[in-house]
Amino acid sequence: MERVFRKLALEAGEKIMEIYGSDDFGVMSKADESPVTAADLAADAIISAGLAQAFPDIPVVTEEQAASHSGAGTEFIIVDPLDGTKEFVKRRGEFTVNIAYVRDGVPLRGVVYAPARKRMFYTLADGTSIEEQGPFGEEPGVCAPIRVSDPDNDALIVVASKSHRDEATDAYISRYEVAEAASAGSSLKFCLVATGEADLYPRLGRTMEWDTAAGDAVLRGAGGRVVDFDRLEPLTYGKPGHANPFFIAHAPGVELREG
Ligand SMILES: Nc1ncnc2c1ncn2[C@@H]1O[C@H](COP(=O)(O)O)[C@@H](OP(=O)(O)O)[C@H]1O
Ligand SMILES: [Mg+2]
Repeated sequence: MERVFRKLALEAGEKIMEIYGSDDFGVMSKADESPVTAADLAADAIISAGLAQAFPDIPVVTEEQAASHSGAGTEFIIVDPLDGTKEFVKRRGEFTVNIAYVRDGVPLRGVVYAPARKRMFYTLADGTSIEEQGPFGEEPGVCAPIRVSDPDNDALIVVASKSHRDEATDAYISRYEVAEAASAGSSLKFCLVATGEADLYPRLGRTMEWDTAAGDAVLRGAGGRVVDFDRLEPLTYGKPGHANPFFIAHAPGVELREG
């Protein structure tokens, strides 16, 4: 499965970068006022067609096709072809292609590819996660296992959203001893926790399952956790409407504070 996910993420990423490099990528607004571009739609078409061919029996839920958002059942693949569209539009480079496989509410497999950052992360069949080093050819290149940090709770590295930062998030972060507070766009934040570049990523804002499933899978495979903000239980997938609660992604060594 990871070979197909990897290949489709690379193909989608190539198309996205082609559009990223053009003068005008035609920003449109969706019903919820969030931006969508020709790159989102082109990447979605590549991934949807590839998944239908490789896994004809597994339903696919994708951000860009509202008809796919209901009735997926207990096993499905979930796609955000271009997460961090705002970053893409502002040409800030922090956007990702996301494909995840969910069974019984658990994101078991995932790929997160950040084409402008030339970084790619994915899970392997044995349940571990890796980062593959570029350049990304037909065959996987050099791959390194990734692992969450062993955090220093007196000097944490915290990462939060760049485009959806608010006072509640800042107030929550202020409950920790923070050595470094960074912001980043897209699901890359999960991967920064997965590699140990950050210890904690709190999200006190709306996200959908396609925004988080692949990053969540990669983080779990690196020994990390993604828990809902109120109960501190692992985030589950396949919820009605695919909307997530607020959550905290973290290395298990972080001593979580109350909200
Ligand atoms: N009000 C809202 N409703 C639904 N999703 C939202 C939202 N505000 C932000 N998001 C989600 O947060 C994602 C961006 O995350 P971040 O702020 O960490 O970069 C967006 O992904 P897209 O860019 O794919 O639309 C979007 O799905
Ligand atoms: Mg998204």
